[in-house]
Amino acid sequence: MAVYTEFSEEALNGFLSDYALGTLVAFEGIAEGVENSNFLLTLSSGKYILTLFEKRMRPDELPWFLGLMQHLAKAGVNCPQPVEGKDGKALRHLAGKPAVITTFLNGKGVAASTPDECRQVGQAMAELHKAGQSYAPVRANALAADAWGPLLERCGKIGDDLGRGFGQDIACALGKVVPLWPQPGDLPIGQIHADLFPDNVFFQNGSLSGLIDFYFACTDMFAYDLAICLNAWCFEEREGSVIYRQDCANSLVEGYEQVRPLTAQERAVLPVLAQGAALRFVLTRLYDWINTPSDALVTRKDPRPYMKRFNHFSKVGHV
Ligand SMILES: Nc1ncnc2c1ncn2[C@@H]1O[C@H](COP(=O)(O)OP(=O)(O)OP(=O)(O)O)[C@@H](O)[C@H]1O
Ligand SMILES: N[C@@H](CCO)C(=O)O
Repeated sequence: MAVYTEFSEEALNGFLSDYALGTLVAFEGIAEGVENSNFLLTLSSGKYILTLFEKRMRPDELPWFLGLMQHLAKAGVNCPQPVEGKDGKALRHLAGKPAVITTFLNGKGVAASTPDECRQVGQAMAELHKAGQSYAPVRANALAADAWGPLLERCGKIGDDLGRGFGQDIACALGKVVPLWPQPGDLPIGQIHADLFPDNVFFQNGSLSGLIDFYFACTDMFAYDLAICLNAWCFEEREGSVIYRQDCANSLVEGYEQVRPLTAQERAVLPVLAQGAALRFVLTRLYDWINTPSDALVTRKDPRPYMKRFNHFSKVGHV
C-alpha cells in the first residue's frame, strides 16, 4: 500500500478550505502504487485524487510535471489535471509534504494485456509524444543510462536472496548496453511518460480512457518510451518465467506508428533501448528491494522478472 504520510481529518479540512471544491464527504488511502501517497477524496463537488509527493520527487521539479499535465490535457490527452486553489496555485502543502489535488479519471488498469489493448496504448503514447512537442520546458531523465551504474553502486552489497550473482549479472548487462546507448542528437526526443505500465493506463469497456502517473515523465528519446512499454506490456509472467508476446509487441509498435511513424534509426536501435529499459526497472526495483523498511505500507516489486526481460531482448536481438 502506498500511503507513507498520514494526516487528520481536521488537517485535511484546513487544506481544503483553500479550494472552492465544496465540503469533504469521505477520504481514503489508495493501496496501489509505490512512489507517492495517494488518497481518493470524495467532496460535495465530486471525486478527486490527492497526492502527497514522497522520496524520489524533487520539489523544485513539481511545477514541470503539473505544467506538462495541464498542457497535455489542453491538447486532448485524457490525463489528470491539477486543480488550483482559490489563489490560483495548484501546488500546496499538507502534513509537511508538497501536495496536489488532481481530477479523477474513470476506468481501470488491466491485469493481462491483449494485442488490442497494446495497439491502443501505442496510439495513446504517440499522441502524448505529439502533444508534448509544444511543451517547451525540459526535464532531463534522472534515470537515464548514465545514472544506472551509480544507482547499482548505491544499492551496495547485494546478497544472494535474489539469486546468486544477481548484482554481477546486472553489472555485466550494464557493461554491454551502456556503451551502445544512443548519443544526444541521434534520435528524436521530446516529452515522454517513462512509466506507462498497465497500472497507469485506464480502460473502460475495452477502450483506453486515460493515462495517469506522470511523475517519471521527462525529456528523452521517444523510442525509449516505446521500449519501456515493450517491457511492461508484452510479456506474460507465468510460474517464475516470462514469455514474450510477439503479437502484443507487433500491435504496440503498429499502434504507435499509426500516429507517429518511427525513423529507420529508431527502429534499428529499439532492441538496445528495450534492454536498457529492462535494466532501468531492474535497478529501481532492486534499490527499493534493499531499502524499503520491512514495516513500510508498500508492496516491494521483484526485480528478477525484468532481468529475465533483459535476457530475452539480449538473446534474440530484435523486438
Ligand atoms: N487521476 C486519477 N484518477 C483515478 N484514479 C487514480 C488517479 N490517480 C491515481 N489513481 C489511483 O491511484 C493509484 C496509484 O496512483 P499512481 O500510479 O499515480 O501512484 P504511484 O505511487 O505514483 O504509483 P507507481 O507505482 O505506478 O509509480 C492508481 O493505480 C489508481 O488506482
Ligand atoms: N512501474 C514501476 C514502478 C513505479 O514506477 C515498476 O513496475 O517497477
